Amino acid sequence: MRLIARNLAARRGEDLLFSGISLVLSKGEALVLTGRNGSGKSTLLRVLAGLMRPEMGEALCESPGDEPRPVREFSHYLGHRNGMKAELTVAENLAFWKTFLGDHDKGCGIAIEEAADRVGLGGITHLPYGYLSAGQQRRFAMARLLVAHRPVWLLDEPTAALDSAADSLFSSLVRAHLSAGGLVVAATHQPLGLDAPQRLEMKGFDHTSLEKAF
Ligand SMILES: Nc1ncnc2c1ncn2[C@@H]1O[C@H](COP(=O)(O)OP(=O)(O)OP(=O)(O)O)[C@@H](O)[C@H]1O
Repeated sequence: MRLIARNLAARRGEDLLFSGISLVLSKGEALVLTGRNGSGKSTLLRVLAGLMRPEMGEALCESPGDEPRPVREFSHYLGHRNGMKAELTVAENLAFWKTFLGDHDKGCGIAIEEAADRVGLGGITHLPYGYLSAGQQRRFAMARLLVAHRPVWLLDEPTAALDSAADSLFSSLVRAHLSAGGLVVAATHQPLGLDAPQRLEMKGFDHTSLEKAF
């Protein structure tokens, strides 16, 4: 499978935030988005995830013998928010995502307890999600990536506010996903332990001339 984005542009408010972004990612490859705050990393991820309509261009996944389909049909999106209900137990939250997202591309998600073990939190999935610490909540948000198989992981600052143990645990999950032929696009300031990922530096609105006027 390949992820192909052609000539993507996105608008925020009145202005184009970026334009002319094209990229190709093949199985096992990662792209790291860099750039200062407000430069457009989250916006590009949201466009790839199908949460925002691009102003121009398209982002598709291509598999041999199949029609290209939108990236959103093949992707997990882990944004700044965890996407879990505080009142439901961890198991209920993960069961919802497992059913809602389903498996794609002939892969198979793992069982909920196994995913909890993989993020270092086995045995507490009966607790309401809202009872957990911020770091534990983030770890279970990561477990969502494991309970439903999706080949493309779109990650927005996945390890922000995590301790170093959770940081390296998540890096190993990402590396395992890539080794199994997955694709990753991540906005992150952490290295994630990736070997030579592609890099794209987002530049944001060009307000230079505006700033000079003041
Ligand atoms: N709904 C919106 N309407 C108008 N402008 C917006 C909206 N959402 C974001 N923006 C602007 O778009 C720009 C890019 O935001 P974005 O969140 O994509 O940046 P980022 O690179 O992910 O930033 P950070 O590193 O702080 O997370 C910012 O200038 C932001 O103020």
